[in-house]
Amino acid sequence: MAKMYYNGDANEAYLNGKKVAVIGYGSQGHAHALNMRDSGVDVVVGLRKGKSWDKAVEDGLEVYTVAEATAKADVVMILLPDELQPKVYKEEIEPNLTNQALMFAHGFNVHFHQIVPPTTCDVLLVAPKGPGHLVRRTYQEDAGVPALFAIYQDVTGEARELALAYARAIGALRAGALETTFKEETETDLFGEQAVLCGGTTALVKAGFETLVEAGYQPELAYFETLHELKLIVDLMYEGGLAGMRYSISDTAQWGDFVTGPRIVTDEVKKEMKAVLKDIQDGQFAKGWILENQANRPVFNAINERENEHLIEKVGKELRAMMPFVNKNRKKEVVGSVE
Ligand SMILES: NC(=O)C1=CN([C@@H]2O[C@H](COP(=O)(O)OP(=O)(O)OC[C@H]3O[C@@H](n4cnc5c(N)ncnc54)[C@H](OP(=O)(O)O)[C@@H]3O)[C@@H](O)[C@H]2O)C=CC1
Ligand SMILES: CC[C@](O)(C(C)=O)C(=O)O
Ligand SMILES: [Mg+2]
Ligand SMILES: [Mg+2]
Repeated sequence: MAKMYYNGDANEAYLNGKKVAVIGYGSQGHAHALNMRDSGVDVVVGLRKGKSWDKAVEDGLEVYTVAEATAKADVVMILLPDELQPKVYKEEIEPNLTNQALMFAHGFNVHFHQIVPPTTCDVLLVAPKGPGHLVRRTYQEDAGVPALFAIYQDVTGEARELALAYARAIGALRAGALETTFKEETETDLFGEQAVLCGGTTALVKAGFETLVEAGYQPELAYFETLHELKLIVDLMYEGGLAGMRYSISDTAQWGDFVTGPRIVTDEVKKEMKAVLKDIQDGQFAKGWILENQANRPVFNAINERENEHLIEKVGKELRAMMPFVNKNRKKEVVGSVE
């Protein structure tokens, strides 16, 4: 088994007397900043004036412009959207770098050379393997989301110590961290979110929902069957793996799982997964995403609009409104929540 790192493997005191600037206060940014603050770390947030700025102030954090926060800090964690990082880095972070450690939660921009850090800085990543809102929520529940860490440049000889202390401070070492490289983190994260966690899952849910509705079944029933219950099933996998989930379902369902699963995720699907991975490894996916942003996202926006109008969203919104317990956390956490 790979070496896993837990709380006892980190030097808790390493961040004492150091200032950490969290740049961005979105999904990951708010979680890192608040978890570190609650772990006793001296944190400041770097932002532009706007919604996030107001929220961070409301949450009791010290907020500065990106340039000011960078200049003040010993450690700079860049938690801006990937597609905006290169510009903000060039204009506001790089000019204020002396010998701060530069950190990321995803290797995309460094791996694909959209950000080229100076040779004088430690460069590392701590990448939680979960959404930022859950990084915060689990921390508050005395739990955590696991993370990967990787060292790209170690000028001071202290980069690993920093990575582990940082991972501990955001609660990740309660769940465990694994050492990787920027290349491995970037390629596997992109593959996971596209093929399984986000793209694969939403496509599967929609195809199941549409199949039932097109066959004349009630949309509300189809929503419960293909989307709502998925969380309950995945919770069992999270707790006990595939076998743990199969323990709780009926033998009829388990037999259907065994014989029908491979009819849905066929060898063809796996072949396509390999093609998706190759596009990621070759930089084709990165190139498409970078160009899409340079063109102001025409394809992204068109698909997003179409997806938001899907019947599953309309039906789901109505049903969730009748189950306030389902999204009570979301309402508190999400700035400008869709519901
Ligand atoms: N989302 C996740 O859970 C995960 C993300 N990651 C990685 O973490 C990083 C951050 O992603 P994520 O948290 O999703 O990002 P978000 O989209 O949630 O970040 C948005 C934040 O960036 C701020 N921002 C945007 N533009 C600027 C600017 N020009 N100057 C200053 N602040 C700006 C926004 O402020 P404003 O309100 O002013 O717009 C907001 O606070 C990425 O590298 C991502 O790959 C890694 C693991 C999981
Ligand atoms: C699964 C999507 C993710 O990689 C994540 C939450 O880990 C992301 O980039 O948001
Ligand atoms: Mg991820
Ligand atoms: Mg990702």
